[in-house]
Amino acid sequence: MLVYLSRKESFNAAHQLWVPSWSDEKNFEIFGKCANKNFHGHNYELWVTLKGKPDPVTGFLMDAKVLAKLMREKVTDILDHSNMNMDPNFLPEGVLPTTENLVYYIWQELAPFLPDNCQLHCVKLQETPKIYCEYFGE
Ligand SMILES: Nc1nc2c(c(=O)[nH]1)N=C([C@H](O)[C@H](O)COP(=O)(O)OP(=O)(O)OP(=O)(O)O)CN2
Repeated sequence: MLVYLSRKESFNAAHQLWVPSWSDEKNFEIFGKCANKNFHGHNYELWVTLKGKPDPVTGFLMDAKVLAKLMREKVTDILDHSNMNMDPNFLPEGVLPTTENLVYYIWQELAPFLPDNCQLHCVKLQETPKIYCEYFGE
């Protein structure tokens, strides 16, 4: 029996989408108001979905409270109330804090710490009520 377990955590953070080697004009042309030099913030919702076989005794794929603790320790406690361009986090130097880049690097943070009976299926990050990105590990 293969099941999918999802858990949501939240954080809010500031960022700016800006390529330093481009002119101001090009940055504003490509990123619009997301290039605002004084940054801007979002209330992010992070969904993590695991796939696997539940333990026959507990019926758990993974204790959802343990998954929440992992998501907080590895991701949301680090990003919450931060400036994702300037504060230390798991994004490599020079990688812009777009929704696409965040889901990829959040996956890298979580994957090594999951129990043997399950694997990461999807990391989904909702940036605004209208924008979300999903990563399935490919
Ligand atoms: N492919 C991506 N496109 C955009 C991203 C992203 O991460 N990946 N991010 C942004 C900005 O962060 C921007 O701040 C998004 O907010 P907003 O402009 O409010 O966008 P919405 O579409 O949700 O709202 P509208 O008011 O309808 O524009 C932009 N693009």
